[in-house]
Amino acid sequence: MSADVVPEKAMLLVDQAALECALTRLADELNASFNHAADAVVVLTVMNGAMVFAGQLIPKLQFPVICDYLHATRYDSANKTGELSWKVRPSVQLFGRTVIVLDDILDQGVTCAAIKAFCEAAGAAQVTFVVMVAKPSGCRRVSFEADFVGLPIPDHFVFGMGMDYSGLYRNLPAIYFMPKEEF
Ligand SMILES: O=P(O)(O)OC[C@H]1O[C@H](OP(=O)(O)OP(=O)(O)O)[C@H](O)[C@@H]1O
Ligand SMILES: Nc1nc2[nH]cnc2c(=O)[nH]1
Repeated sequence: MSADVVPEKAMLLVDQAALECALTRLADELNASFNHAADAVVVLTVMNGAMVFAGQLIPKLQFPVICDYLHATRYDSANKTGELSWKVRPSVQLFGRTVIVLDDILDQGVTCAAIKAFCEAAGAAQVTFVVMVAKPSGCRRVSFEADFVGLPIPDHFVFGMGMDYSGLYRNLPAIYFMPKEEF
């Protein structure tokens, strides 16, 4: 999608070049941490938001991976409560496995904390969270920090690079925000 087609009043927060740099650095960090893993690492992409992030990060990983996904969302037409609703659970066995979870954004922490609890209950040996962007810790509703963060961002509603604004704009190749007074 052309970056010219953004909603009125939206502001650019992270451009495509800065995102590419952040993804390359994240991949370098993950390659350094996981290149000695004895078995293939399970990489779980959190749908929908992380699909673009995962699609760009996974090809940069240089250790054996088993790719799977889960679909959990806090806001959809059937659920306005903000509680996490699971649509699809991972299909690979997590028991005894090293797991990397890829999510697009860490905000209140509810999504990542619930996924961590799920992976641990399923018997994962190690669970590592990698997020493309993270809002400040003061935004958390539950205590959670990611192990690897692409870019810290301020507390704005952001979209693009997989993240939606009213269901749209996930295909923007950069990250934009809506100033609070417009949101
Ligand atoms: O840290 P939190 O406050 O829990 O928010 C983070 C989650 O919010 C978004 O998902 P959302 O539930 O909006 O669904 P989506 O991935 O389909 O956009 C995003 O993709 C993260 O998974
Ligand atoms: N699109 C989008 N989804 C989110 N989920 C939690 N925070 C955000 C945000 O700032 N933007």
